[in-house]
Amino acid sequence: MAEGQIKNRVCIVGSGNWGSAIAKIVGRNAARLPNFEDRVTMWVYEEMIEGKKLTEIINETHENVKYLPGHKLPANVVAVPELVDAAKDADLLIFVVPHQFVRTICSTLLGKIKPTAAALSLIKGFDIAEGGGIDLISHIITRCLKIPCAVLMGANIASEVAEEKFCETTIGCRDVMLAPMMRDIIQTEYFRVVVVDDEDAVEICGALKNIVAVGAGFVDGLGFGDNTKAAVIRLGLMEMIKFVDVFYPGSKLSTFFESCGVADLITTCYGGRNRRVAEAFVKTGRSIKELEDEMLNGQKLQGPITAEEVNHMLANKNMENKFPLFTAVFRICRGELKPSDFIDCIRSHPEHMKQMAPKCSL
Ligand SMILES: NC(=O)c1ccc[n+]([C@@H]2O[C@H](COP(=O)([O-])OP(=O)(O)OC[C@H]3O[C@@H](n4cnc5c(N)ncnc54)[C@H](O)[C@@H]3O)[C@@H](O)[C@H]2O)c1
Ligand SMILES: O=P(O)(O)OC[C@H](O)CO
Repeated sequence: MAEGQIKNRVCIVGSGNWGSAIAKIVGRNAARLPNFEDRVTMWVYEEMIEGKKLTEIINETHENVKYLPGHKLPANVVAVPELVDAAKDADLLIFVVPHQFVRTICSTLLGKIKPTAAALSLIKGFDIAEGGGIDLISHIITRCLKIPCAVLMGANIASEVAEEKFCETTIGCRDVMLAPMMRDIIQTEYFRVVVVDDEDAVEICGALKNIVAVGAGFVDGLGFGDNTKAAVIRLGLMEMIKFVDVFYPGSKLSTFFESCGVADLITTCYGGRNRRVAEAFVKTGRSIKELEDEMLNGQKLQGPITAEEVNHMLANKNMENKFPLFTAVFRICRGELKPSDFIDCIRSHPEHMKQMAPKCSL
C-alpha cells in the first residue's frame, strides 16, 4: 500500500450484483477520504447489452443496467474492460467475482500489478486444490499474485446494501497495518464493519453458508415450515463449525457469531439466490443450470459448485458421513438423490447423537 501523503488507488475486480453494490460504497468513500485517490477503476467483464458495450453504458449512465439496475454508481467509479489496465496501478485490489473465475483472473494479473499492492476478497467460495483438498480463494490470490489478501464476508444481500438498508459485515484481516485502511474504504453509516483476525474462518463461513442455503431452498420447495428451516440452519451451522475445527484448527468459535457466521446463514437461507433457485429446482424438477440461466439473468450461483468442491475433499478423506447435510445437498444437486430424501439424510444427524454438550477445540 502507498504510505505517507501518497493516495491509495483502488481497483474493483468484478462488476456483478455484489461488485456493483460495493462499488457504490467504495466510490463514495474514495471520494471523501484524503488517503485515497478519487478515481476508482472497476473491471467489467465486457458484454453487449442491446448492441452497446456494458462498460460504455456504465460510464455514460453510471448504472450497471444488467447486474444492479436502478442504482446509480458514483461518477468517480470508472468501468474498464481490460483487466490489466484496471488493476495495474492499484494499491488495493478488491476481488468480487464468482469464485469459478478467480484463477484465470489471477493468471492474467500475474506480474502486471504493483508488488506493494494488497487485496481484499469478497468472493464466497473455494477451489479444488491439488492432492484432494480445497483451496481458499484468498490463499489462491496471495499465492498467485504474491500480495497479502484479507477477506470480507457478511449478511449482505447486494440489493439491500445498494438500497442502503442497515447491515453489518466482517473483515478478516491479520495485518494490523492494513486493517484500518480496509475498514475505512468499506464502512459507511449503514454498512458497519467489524474487523477480526480470524481470516480463514471468516472466509470459510462465507463459502459454506451457500451450501446450507441450497438446503434451505430444498425444504422451502418441499413445503416444510420455518421449524424445518431452523433445523437446517442449525445443523448447517454445526457442520460449518466442525469443518473449520477439523480442517482449519486454531480458528475461533466467536467468529461464527460475527456477521459472516450466524447472521449470513439467516439472511442467505431466507433471502438469497441459492435458496431461491434450490426451491425452484424442487418445485419444477428442472436442472439447476437451466434455472440459474433463466432466473438470474447472468448472475451466478455459488452453492451447488461449493457443495461439489467440499464433497471432493470429504469423499477423499472418507468423511462424508460426518457432514450429512453438505453431502445430501451435493448428491441432490447432482441428481444422485431426490430432493424428498433430504430430511432422511439429516434425520439421524451426528448432532442428534450427542449425549452431552459438544467439546469444541476452537
Ligand atoms: N450478490 C450478492 O448478494 C452477494 C453478496 C455477498 C457476496 N457475494 C459474493 O460475491 C461474489 C461475486 O458475486 P456477484 O453477485 O458480484 O456476481 P454475479 O453473481 O452477479 O455474477 C455475474 C458476474 O460474473 C461476470 N462473469 C461472467 N462470466 C465471466 C467470466 N468468464 N470471467 C469473469 N467474470 C465473468 C459477469 O460479467 C458479472 O459481472 C460471489 O462469490 C458471491 O457469492 C454476492
Ligand atoms: O444470493 P446468494 O445466495 O448468493 O447470497 C448472497 C449473499 O452471500 C448473502 O450474504
